[in-house]
Amino acid sequence: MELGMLSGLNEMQQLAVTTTEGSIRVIAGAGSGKTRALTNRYAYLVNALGIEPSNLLCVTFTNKASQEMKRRVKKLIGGERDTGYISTYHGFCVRILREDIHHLFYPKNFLILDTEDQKTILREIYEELQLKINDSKFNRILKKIAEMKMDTEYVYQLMNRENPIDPEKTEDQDRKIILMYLKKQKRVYGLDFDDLMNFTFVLFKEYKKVLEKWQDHLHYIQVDEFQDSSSRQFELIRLLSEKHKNLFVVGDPDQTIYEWRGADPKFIVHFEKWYPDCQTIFLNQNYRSTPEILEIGNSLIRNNKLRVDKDMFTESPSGLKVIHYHGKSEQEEAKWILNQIKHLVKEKGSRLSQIAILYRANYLSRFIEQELIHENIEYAIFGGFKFFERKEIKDALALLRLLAFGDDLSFLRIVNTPKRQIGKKRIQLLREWAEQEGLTLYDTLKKYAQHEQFQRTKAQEFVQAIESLKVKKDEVAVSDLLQDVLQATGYEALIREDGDQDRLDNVMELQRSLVQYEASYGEDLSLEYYLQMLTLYTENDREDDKDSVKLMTIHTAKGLEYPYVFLIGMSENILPNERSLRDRKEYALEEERRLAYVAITRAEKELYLTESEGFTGRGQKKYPSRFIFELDEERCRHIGVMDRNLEEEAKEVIRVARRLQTQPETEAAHDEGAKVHHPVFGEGIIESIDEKKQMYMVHFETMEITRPISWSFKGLTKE
Ligand SMILES: Nc1ncnc2c1ncn2[C@@H]1O[C@H](COP(=O)(O)OP(=O)(O)OP(=O)(O)O)[C@@H](O)[C@H]1O
Ligand SMILES: [Mg+2]
Repeated sequence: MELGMLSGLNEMQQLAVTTTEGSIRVIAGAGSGKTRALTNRYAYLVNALGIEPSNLLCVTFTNKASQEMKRRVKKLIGGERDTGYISTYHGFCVRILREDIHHLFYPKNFLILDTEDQKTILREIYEELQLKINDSKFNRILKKIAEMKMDTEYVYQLMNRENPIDPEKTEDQDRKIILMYLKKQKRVYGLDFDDLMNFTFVLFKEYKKVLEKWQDHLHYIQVDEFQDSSSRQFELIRLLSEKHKNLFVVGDPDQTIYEWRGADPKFIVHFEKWYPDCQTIFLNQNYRSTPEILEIGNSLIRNNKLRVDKDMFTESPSGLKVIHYHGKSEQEEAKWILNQIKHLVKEKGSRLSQIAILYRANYLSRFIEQELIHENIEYAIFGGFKFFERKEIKDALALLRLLAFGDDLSFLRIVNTPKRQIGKKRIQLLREWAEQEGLTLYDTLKKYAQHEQFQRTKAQEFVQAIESLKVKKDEVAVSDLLQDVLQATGYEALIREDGDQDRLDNVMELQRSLVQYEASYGEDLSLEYYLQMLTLYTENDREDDKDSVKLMTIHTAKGLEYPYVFLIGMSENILPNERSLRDRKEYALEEERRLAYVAITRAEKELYLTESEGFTGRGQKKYPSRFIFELDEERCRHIGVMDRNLEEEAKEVIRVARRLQTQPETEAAHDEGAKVHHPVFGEGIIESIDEKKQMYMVHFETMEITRPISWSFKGLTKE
């Protein structure tokens, strides 16, 4: 039996699979079989060691990755086993909180808030304060809220019953909005993505017994894509693995692409700091790509200084050279790609789904999409296609959420769709009554549906429809419930009447995906759990089973592989992006190079790098990316005419940029706490020093401001 899990693995992978006790780290390049080893190790623990899947936590980076892993694991251990602990960090926090959040005085059916929900709450607050509503303000406040949530202090505030949050106490408007937000959030028992982590931490910190229970429970922990774990995520894993100390992590420091969101490769690179007894396993055979693609990737990533070189080899047969295409315009670039795709399909028998088009940022898909539409070629966008953000999908889910949680957010979303004569005035009335009686809006409506104020409305019908479904919500499948609620509330009739086929199709698609989800979930899926998991889904994770070309950003492509890959928009200021160049900081550029490396290493058989002349969205003239010039010339074929001048110009632009970038790092001339003088701001004190950005934070006393001042600014002198 053991052989089943070990066949198809090389010796080092087998070692990784069979070394089950203690802390183990696997460091290896792209396509070397890390994820495969991790998956098989899971099966080995279950089949050969008899470990229960519920004692085995396996953390993946995206929901998509966890679904894929579940599918593979099930093949190895049998379809009936529960694989619920193969999950993302956030997904696992939901598991924990569902079981134990009552300690924090929250119900287990808490609501998970996505960005849309957060904005709905803000909109309400702005209305109450009679402030003008605009999206950029929302984003600024949301950023502030996220900053506050870097710390867990606010969780204690939320839980404090004696001294509840009181927005009235503050004069500062932003602060007031934030406190109102927290209050409203609490009122619907809503947790956003940051809260999921924070609540889990507070739970563990305050209730040692709960922590011990989970530590006890998790005999083995495995983490994929470990190079992109943030310090909080690592902290969580460390806490959970403290008792049994069986921790297995795999990653590739060269593929760290989330530093901007707090990922820190030091946890894998210096793993032994935290786990002095750890074993390290290196995998050095690449199974994914042709030697040409592998070498192109290596030649690029070698330009990064902050890395350890890996010695990778492949036994795959030699393939085509990697192609660099240069077009005279974006249209030409798109046309060429389309021709290539048609060629792959016609001449090489490739299926569309074997082809991926990758790019640095979402907006870059547009020019290629136009051409795909023009040529009538099926395509799907991972990431940009925001299925779950569409109005009708949000409405349908709000109906389900109302059944499950009865929360105000969902209620407000659908109470008057279709029209039930419950407009602003009546909502205001409901709000007042709800406040007085300490009820939710829905419960208030239920209580007063017969009240004269609601006589000429359809309140009664609405409440009846919801109540009749609430009774059976635990008995019927969620997919059936969806159908019932859409009919009973007249929502389906509404979109049918509108004759909007797209919206109808979307709702049907939701229904279909639910049926699929139920089938793959195995046991009975509860409505509450489905809704909680769903909010965790990013748009990136939508399954797509049509035969279509896949378009996605490089970030989304992490961990995936495709026989044919096009990396488009390979221009300076796009990849590397403008900010990394403007920052003039080597580490920012290196993250861009790692992104290009991740993109390149997705390819199995053929790789195309394309770019074209013209201007970027910001009006800069486009030049081929410096990364093109860093590739191994022997493995590369250039197509398209780049006139000599352009090439020279490009090289000059890059030379200048590079000179700026490689200026020797300056040292901080002043220490923290030093008194300094600024020609404009006057006297100040250095509050802190940011080594990475090479900046001081200086507080200027007379002007009562704090400003970041660059180390290289010569005007800042000692007092
Ligand atoms: N020992 C092996 N023999 C044959 N094929 C293998 C072997 N190990 C892995 N593979 C195949 O090689 C490909 C790459 O494997 P995998 O996705 O596990 O790599 P990875 O190291 O996780 O890559 P990435 O860093 O991009 O996530 C997959 O198609 C996998 O099935
Ligand atoms: Mg992988």
